[in-house]
Amino acid sequence: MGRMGSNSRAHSANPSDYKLLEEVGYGASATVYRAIYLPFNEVVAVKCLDLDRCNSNFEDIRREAQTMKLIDHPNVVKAFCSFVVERNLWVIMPFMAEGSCLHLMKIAYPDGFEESAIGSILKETLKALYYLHKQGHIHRDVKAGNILLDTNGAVKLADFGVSACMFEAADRQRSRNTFVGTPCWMAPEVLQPGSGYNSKADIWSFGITALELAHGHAPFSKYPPMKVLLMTIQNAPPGLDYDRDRKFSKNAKAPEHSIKKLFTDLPPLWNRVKALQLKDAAQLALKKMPSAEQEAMSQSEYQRGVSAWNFDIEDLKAQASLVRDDDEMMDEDEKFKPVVGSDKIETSWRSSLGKLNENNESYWTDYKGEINGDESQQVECLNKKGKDIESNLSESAGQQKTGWKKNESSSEAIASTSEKDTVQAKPKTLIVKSRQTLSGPLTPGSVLSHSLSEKGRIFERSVNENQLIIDKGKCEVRRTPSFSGPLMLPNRASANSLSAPIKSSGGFRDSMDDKSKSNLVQIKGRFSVTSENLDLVKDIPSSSVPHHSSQGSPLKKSASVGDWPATVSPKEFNNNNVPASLLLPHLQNLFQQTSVQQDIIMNLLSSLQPAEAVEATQNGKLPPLPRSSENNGNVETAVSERERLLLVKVSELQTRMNNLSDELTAEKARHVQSCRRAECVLQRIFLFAEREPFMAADRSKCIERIEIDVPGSPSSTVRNKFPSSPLGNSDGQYTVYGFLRM
Ligand SMILES: Nc1ncnc2c1ncn2[C@@H]1O[C@H](COP(=O)(O)OP(=O)(O)OP(=O)(O)O)[C@@H](O)[C@H]1O
Repeated sequence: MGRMGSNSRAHSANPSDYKLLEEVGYGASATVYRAIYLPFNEVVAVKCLDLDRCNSNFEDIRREAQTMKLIDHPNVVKAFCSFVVERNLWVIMPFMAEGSCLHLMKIAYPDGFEESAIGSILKETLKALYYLHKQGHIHRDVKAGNILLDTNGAVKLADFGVSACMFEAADRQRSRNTFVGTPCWMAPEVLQPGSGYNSKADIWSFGITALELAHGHAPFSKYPPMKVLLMTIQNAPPGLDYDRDRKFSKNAKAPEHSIKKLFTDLPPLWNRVKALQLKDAAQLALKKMPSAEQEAMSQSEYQRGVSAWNFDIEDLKAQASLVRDDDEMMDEDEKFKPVVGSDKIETSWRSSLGKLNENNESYWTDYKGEINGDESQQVECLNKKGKDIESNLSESAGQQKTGWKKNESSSEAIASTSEKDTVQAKPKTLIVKSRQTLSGPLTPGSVLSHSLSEKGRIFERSVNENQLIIDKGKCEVRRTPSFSGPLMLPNRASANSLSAPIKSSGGFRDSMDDKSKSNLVQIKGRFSVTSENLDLVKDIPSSSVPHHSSQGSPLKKSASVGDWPATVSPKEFNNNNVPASLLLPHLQNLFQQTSVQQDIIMNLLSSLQPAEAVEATQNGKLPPLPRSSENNGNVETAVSERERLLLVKVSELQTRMNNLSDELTAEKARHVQSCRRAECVLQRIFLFAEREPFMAADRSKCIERIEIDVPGSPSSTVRNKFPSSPLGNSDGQYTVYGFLRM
């Protein structure tokens, strides 16, 4: 230690000769102050290295001092002298009043300098490197943070904190886990333990520095060190690949004054540094803790230019394998896709990994999406269905709504189970629910005898319910294919009607309010019979009510019977003495209403003509739809026949649908299985790739054939290429092939 350099004006090693002023910079292990060397009244920079924080041992520091002593070049910051002050090493240097290029960019040029300035800076830096290399040194920490600018536009390469004599490289190589430098700027070969490197590593860093000056940050600088490390090894060397980089010309013009232009309007360096510190602190405070920590780590590594990294490479690899290679890498670094090494090699090792990983992810994303999609679709469908039905029933009272709500919740419960279970369990539950909700108890004793058509209608209801269930499976809400349709009764029976109320719109389900539903014992087509009706019906003396044939009974159809005389309650029908004069008008009324309703039904049947019915009619499978009221006598029979055939058709369709849904389920299960198998394979490759990339750098250890056994997988051998991994090594690129046995 002590005086260095060949300056005639030697600087003393006495700390009291130096008056420390403002802090003008800080690194991994040092803080730099502007200072006055009192004897000469000269402004100098004092770099105070905290020996406790320093990774280097005393021997390294001594070596640094020796190195610095040898330096004498206008583009290299030399040290006047160095000495130990308590636990610090003070290095006295010329003060570079405009600080580092990094600081300048951070304060005023976040997107990088203009081309002419970059050209000038690089040219001067290259001179420094040329000099150092000629002297047998490797700088090993070339970056914007170590390129210092003076007010007169001078450019000097600084910081030999990590520089080492080229001739000591062999010693360094021996210490396997020791890396020196900052990952973003480190050449791939420097990252390879035991692979050795030379002055060309500085050229790599120089190239990275050029990009840093052009963009305001180094490539990959936003990633954590481990990731940078992997990307540096696996990716193609970065370049000016952005669209915005087109602004850079190929032949750099280098007007000297361009550098001065950079800082003419800026405040003094120390104020800038202070502002930067405040800005950093404010940014950190704004961010959430985890990312703030990351940012702090990354920034401090970036800004300080980690001087001495002691890599535990195994640990790094392990950690790196945990780093998710997600899409974020694609954003900035998409531009740095590997260079195609030869025409036979389609993509790079890194790209293969990326693809594998992406595939891997997408497999699972698709798979999950599919499952989730199905589930959510089902839930949505069920909910929608429930809601649709709910809205269909919206005119009914809240009690019924509750019934459908229950259905919804049961649907949700189903949807939360596995897909298969959902598919299977859903209809069952819904069958139970819909029957519970819509049918009510059907006791043979309480059900009136049915005509053929009535039976058909009951069957229709049952099929309709089944159809409803199928519809749920298909996730579409359809109206039941009933012949009923909206019933627009112009003249409704009075409120005193004995029958269940007939709604003026919607299907038969719509026509049931809660009360009628709760008492429902039978639904006949569009009409319902409730226990309440039955009570009334039972109360009507058989002698008082004319017994029609089963086909024609208005009561069986719950037809409205018009206004009963206010003075006569239905109970009075128990009384055999009801005068015929009183009863007859009502019976006539009832008869008329029934006729009207029959007409309406027939009109509706004619007007509806479902596609199937038409088609079937055309195919000759169904009897032609009666269109005229003249053949009313045969209409009901014909309609029943049509209904029957249609129902048969519907049930055929239902069976086909069931079969198809079974096939679909099986297909899905197969798909899931193959996804899992593929995922297993990809995982193996990914893990392998994470573990092995370092070996690829060494030609002697180049992996030419990789076989991965995947238990339980088919025996066919599929050749997978893992193309070249451009390592930025002057020796060229290496090709790594992998063979994957699937
Ligand atoms: N001679 C100087 N004149 C003005 N500023 C300087 C001088 N030397 C260093 N600095 C400023 O101090 C900062 C840190 O200095 P330096 O890089 O030497 O510290 P370090 O701890 O060795 O950093 P690194 O992490 O790169 O090893 C520089 O980026 C620069 O901004």
